[in-house]
Amino acid sequence: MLQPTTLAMILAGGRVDELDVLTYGRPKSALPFGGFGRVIDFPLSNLMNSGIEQVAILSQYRSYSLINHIGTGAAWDMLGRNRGISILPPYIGSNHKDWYRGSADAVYKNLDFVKYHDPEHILILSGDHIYQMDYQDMLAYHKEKNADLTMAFVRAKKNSPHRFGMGAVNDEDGDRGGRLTDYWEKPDNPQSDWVSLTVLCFKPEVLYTMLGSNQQENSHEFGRDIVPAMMEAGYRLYGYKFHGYWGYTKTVEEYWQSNMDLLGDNPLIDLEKWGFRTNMDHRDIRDFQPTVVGHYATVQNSLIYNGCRIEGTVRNSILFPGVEVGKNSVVEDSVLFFNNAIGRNCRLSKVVADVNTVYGDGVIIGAEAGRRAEKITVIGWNNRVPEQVMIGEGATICPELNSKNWKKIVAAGEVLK
Ligand SMILES: Nc1ncnc2c1ncn2[C@@H]1O[C@H](COP(=O)(O)OP(=O)(O)O[C@H]2O[C@H](CO)[C@@H](O)[C@H](O)[C@H]2O)[C@@H](O)[C@H]1O
Repeated sequence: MLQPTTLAMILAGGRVDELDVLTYGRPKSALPFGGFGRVIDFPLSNLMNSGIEQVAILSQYRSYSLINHIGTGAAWDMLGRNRGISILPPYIGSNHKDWYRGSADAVYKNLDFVKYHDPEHILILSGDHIYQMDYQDMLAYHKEKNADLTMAFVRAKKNSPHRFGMGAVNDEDGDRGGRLTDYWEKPDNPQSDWVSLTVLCFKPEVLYTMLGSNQQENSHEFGRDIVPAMMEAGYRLYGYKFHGYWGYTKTVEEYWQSNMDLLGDNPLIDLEKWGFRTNMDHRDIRDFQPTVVGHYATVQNSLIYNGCRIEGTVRNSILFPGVEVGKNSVVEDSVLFFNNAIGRNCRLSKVVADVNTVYGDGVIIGAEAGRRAEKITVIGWNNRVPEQVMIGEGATICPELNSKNWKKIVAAGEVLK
């Protein structure tokens, strides 16, 4: 038997319709972020920096890119005798006729794995959020309160409660947290502005009991089912108040904005200060040469990773490894994933483009010179945009797009399939 400790389980399975073509071939947790990493690197880095060394990742939707990215776990220092990352894909076992039927069912189906580790605490985390948190502080609060479940809450930014789980957290411990006196999953009219980050710390026995009794129900989600059932059964529930940055990134706008929050003189997301780590072995990023900035290039307020070649202008943008920007081309307010190759005399304004997109000379996307696009244009992976094409802002270009279907002008908001 292993030492009693904290076992973290990362929910990394979800596909998100609002993210459109960006989650076409990968779960949201594997979405590239910030010029070199992926969204799941945030909880993984938090775990590493919190000294939590036993981690399981519950995958579901198209997990190939996730598995590839995690590798051995060494990038987060999680390779060793008593530490490690296990990826737990869904399965149909002898006693189970379904794949994971929701976030709570994903944990339930792996209870044998959890019990083998015999943890003192079980930390359930979403793999989809951008934030930096010291989980040890939350665990200390959980222990101090002898809670059955402690959940992290952050103050709602905008008026969109119907998208979140909301909790009434009393002022027992001021800014630190308090008793969770009520909870509503995605309510129409919330009575509180504390939003659940899906960071949940359970007493193991209580979790086992709750997951077991939930099996009779026909819905199997932590927020919708487990937390309300615990409230009703009178368990000790606490809210831990989180006061830092939290990026939800469930829509293309939120995803783009969180990337933009890496820029500026005092960025809201400071990867260096946050102790952010990613896996560099994947895609041989380590072997890329330093970025080449040509004689006539201009680069302003941007993050540009290794292996890029800039001959034109790049401003307020994030370029992943291997991006090329040709002569007289302008890239602004954009996030370009690995190996985007932009020809000459192009203009990309507010574009999020997936890997390996190739643009012919004279392509204009978003807005012509003198204007900045307001709406984001999203391009799926492996596209080839032919020469001189104009794409109106807000369009979505799908991955299967065959080049012979290209029109010279793609209207704003139009979706090309
Ligand atoms: N079958 C499966 N296997 C593995 N992983 C799976 C899974 N199904 C979903 N997930 C993962 O579980 C997490 C929760 O995703 P959901 O889509 O269930 O909830 P949503 O994000 O809408 O709200 C949730 O997240 C918001 C923001 O944290 C909360 O406010 C709200 O209470 C909560 O329900 C995500 O990380 C997702 O990738």
